[in-house]
Amino acid sequence: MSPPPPPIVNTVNLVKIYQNGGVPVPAVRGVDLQVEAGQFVAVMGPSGSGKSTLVHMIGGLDARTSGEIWLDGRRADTLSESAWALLRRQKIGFVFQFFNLVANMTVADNVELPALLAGASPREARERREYLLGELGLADRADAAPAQLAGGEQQRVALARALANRPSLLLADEPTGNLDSRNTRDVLRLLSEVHRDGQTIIMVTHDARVASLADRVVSLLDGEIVDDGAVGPARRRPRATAGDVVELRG
Ligand SMILES: Nc1ncnc2c1ncn2[C@@H]1O[C@H](COP(=O)(O)OP(=O)(O)OP(=O)(O)O)[C@@H](O)[C@H]1O
Repeated sequence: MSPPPPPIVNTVNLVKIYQNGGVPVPAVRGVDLQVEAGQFVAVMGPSGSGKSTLVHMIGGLDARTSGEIWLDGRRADTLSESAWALLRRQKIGFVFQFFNLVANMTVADNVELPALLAGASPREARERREYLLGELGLADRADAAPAQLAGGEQQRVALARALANRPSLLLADEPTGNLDSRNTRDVLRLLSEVHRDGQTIIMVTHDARVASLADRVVSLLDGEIVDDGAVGPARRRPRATAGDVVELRG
């Protein structure tokens, strides 16, 4: 029998200590996290517990202090910056608070570009873009420039762009943070849909409703994983044992 595929993400004793004017600030303190292909993991925890730092390190946007990061069975944290950038472009989609849309390109081009860079044909890239913008209620904004969009619209375009090349891994940091309830619904519907199609997702969220879509909730406290549990349909009822972490809204 062939061995099981490696996890999409595997962190081993991952540590991040920021230096703040010479004072060490431990943000992530020895995280071991394995995420299997196709899983949807919500990362929760109070403000300052290290959620963003963890997800940034997994995406190579923040350097680790120590520990290991493996992506798809390949050691990633020891790669050169350019090799890491290439791996990122091929495998990871990001939705973070800063949207980084290309200002002098239309919305449509912003979304199609990652698919084209990853080798999709122009037609495939266009079809994927039409699907994603349609699902997010942005079909009529395709020809707009990013500067003409409201913040919530830019945020949704960033999600469409992140999904354009069907990355092995979608990393999202509060993807519904600035959205009203209707737009939140559109984003959550799309995330559920791509997850159903096999998309692996790691998503930081403060919102228990958003987390309830995930298969698994990983809770951080002071930079450590303090709870890691399945929230599949069979177990979606809230558990209330003494050891459970209470989610604080930041
Ligand atoms: N660039 C930085 N320099 C110094 N300290 C930092 C830096 N970024 C984060 N920290 C500190 O690291 C810790 C973890 O921060 P992080 O942003 O990862 O937490 P978080 O759980 O994502 O918080 P939030 O929910 O508020 O976004 C905090 O104490 C924070 O102040």
